[in-house]
Amino acid sequence: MEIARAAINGGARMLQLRDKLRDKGEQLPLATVLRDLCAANDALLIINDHADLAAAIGPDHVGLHVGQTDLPVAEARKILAPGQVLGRSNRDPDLIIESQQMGADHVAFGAMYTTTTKPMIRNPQGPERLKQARAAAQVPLVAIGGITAANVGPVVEAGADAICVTAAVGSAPRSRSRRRCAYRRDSSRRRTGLGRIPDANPLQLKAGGHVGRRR
Ligand SMILES: Cc1ncc(COP(=O)(O)OP(=O)(O)O)c(N)n1
Ligand SMILES: Cc1ncsc1CCOP(=O)(O)O
Repeated sequence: MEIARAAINGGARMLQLRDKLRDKGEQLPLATVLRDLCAANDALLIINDHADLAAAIGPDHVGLHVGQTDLPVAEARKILAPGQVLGRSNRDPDLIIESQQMGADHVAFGAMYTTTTKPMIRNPQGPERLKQARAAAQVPLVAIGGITAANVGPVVEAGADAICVTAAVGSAPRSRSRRRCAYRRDSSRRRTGLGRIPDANPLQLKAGGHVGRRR
């Protein structure tokens, strides 16, 4: 919670609970207090993987993130309340198009750079591949993976609407309270919870905001 509060106080507009270890009932208390933190700050809590948990603590200020092998968008939406934000992971521009056709509110692309937060099964995408993703994306595009204050610039230049970071925020010195986990680039493409992210200078990214345990 200390990291989550610091991220919100630093300007992050979205937090994600990604807990690969605990059962959902065990995640529920933390999810609930994170939701309340987000609600009090007009931010959005994204639950990773678990549509039922996102529905249970939603709908207000709670969304869902699914990967390629999680519930498809249509099936997840049967569990969510109408209007709950739903994002989907993609490793290829073609998959971004597919995610959009499925009805994802925003699309994630990564890993941008090498990360130790999650095992890497392919080379980092890098900013050039992100430009291809940008060309495919018609909904907000979230860049993820290995992003830090030092390397976020090319990611933003390549067209990311938002930045999602884990290690950079989790390992940042506690004295640095200005943390951001999301960055909005262009208000013209907003139609989801990302639309509530205020413009932010990516260079103010002291660390990102990701809540939960590392795999
Ligand atoms: C914003 C964002 N992008 C990508 C991911 C990764 O999701 P997924 O592919 O489902 O992998 P796991 O997180 O489940 O390991 C994400 N969580 N958030
Ligand atoms: C969950 C996930 N999906 C792709 S990269 C990643 C981890 C990103 O974490 P970090 O910001 O620590 O590199």
